[in-house]
Amino acid sequence: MVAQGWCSSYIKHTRFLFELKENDDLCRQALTSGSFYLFHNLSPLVQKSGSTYHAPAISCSDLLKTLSQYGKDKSTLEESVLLGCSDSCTAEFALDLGKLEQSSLEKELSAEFRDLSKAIVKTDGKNISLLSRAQALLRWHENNQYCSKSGKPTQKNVSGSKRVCSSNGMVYYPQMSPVVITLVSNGNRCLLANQESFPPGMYTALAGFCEIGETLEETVRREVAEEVGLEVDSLRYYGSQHWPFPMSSLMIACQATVKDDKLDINKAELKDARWFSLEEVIEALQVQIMPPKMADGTRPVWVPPRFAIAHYLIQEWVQIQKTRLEEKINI
Ligand SMILES: NC(=O)c1ccc[n+]([C@@H]2O[C@H](COP(=O)([O-])OP(=O)(O)OC[C@H]3O[C@@H](n4cnc5c(N)ncnc54)[C@H](O)[C@@H]3O)[C@@H](O)[C@H]2O)c1
Ligand SMILES: [Mg+2]
Repeated sequence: MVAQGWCSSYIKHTRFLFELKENDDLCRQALTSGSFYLFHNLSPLVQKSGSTYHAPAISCSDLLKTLSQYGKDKSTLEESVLLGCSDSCTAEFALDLGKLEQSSLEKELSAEFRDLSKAIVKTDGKNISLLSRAQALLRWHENNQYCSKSGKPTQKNVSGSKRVCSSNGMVYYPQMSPVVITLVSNGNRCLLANQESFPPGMYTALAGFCEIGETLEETVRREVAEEVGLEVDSLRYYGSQHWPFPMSSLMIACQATVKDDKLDINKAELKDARWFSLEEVIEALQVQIMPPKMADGTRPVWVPPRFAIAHYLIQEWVQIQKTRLEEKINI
């Protein structure tokens, strides 16, 4: 049994959450003293402060007061999913109140429900990962209410770490799809691509879903060959990010090099792909997102903003190029 308030270190937090995930009684108890991030049909509740959004954490007592206005009681809390815990080990949950009327809820809570894909641009870093995780978990539960084998309902455990089929006991765990995102470089230039579905003018590194049975390295080689007709020569892992759009993905970012740089663009996948010099990439990193059209009717090239791992992957490439140039000058 874990008492609240005693844990402060990362390991203690992790052990606390581990118990909550699997122990229904303990998690039920944590609900009554927890804090809640609210959603309405998968749109998070946010408050505007200046030009940024902040997701308010609602205390259990405030939430119960709000729920009582709609004839709901504490049993509604059990529809929540566990997200994590605060420094003082207050359990944090996400709850979707999509069955209640949106505008009256917004009035009651003095905040608005905003589409995450639009709100994310204006949301601060810590809130982005929290809301992404919350939305992905809530969506997974919404989409997995029936067993794919028996067709019978599945039941969520209290924390939401799994669902179990009521008839055959099959256990379902929240899923995400691994996706590689690769910045290809030929030494002096890097390759950025644009898809039909992207906002106008946005270019980014090549991305693609891993296929069953593939290693990460095989996916990178296949995607680069499929999309731009190049053979990867070397590959280095950079970092990863959970990505909630359109479903839950684990973005695995890599830097890759190629020897040959003649592009054969797969038009079924990409609208355009181009080699960019260091100067061009530095310029693109400085362009605001969704820039207005220029005098000639085109838009300046821009890259994904800071909430996307692609941004940091591109920034790292710039940093490496700058360091190389400095080293050359110093020789
Ligand atoms: N966070 C970032 O920095 C960043 C940057 C670029 C792309 N992305 C994301 O990467 C993802 C993949 O990029 P892409 O669209 O070029 O992939 P892709 O090149 O693999 O092409 C998408 C196609 O792959 C197929 N596919 C295979 N497995 C799939 C699965 N599990 N889910 C959905 N489709 C699947 C579908 O036919 C789909 O149309 C996108 O969801 C995009 O939002 C994130
Ligand atoms: Mg792709």
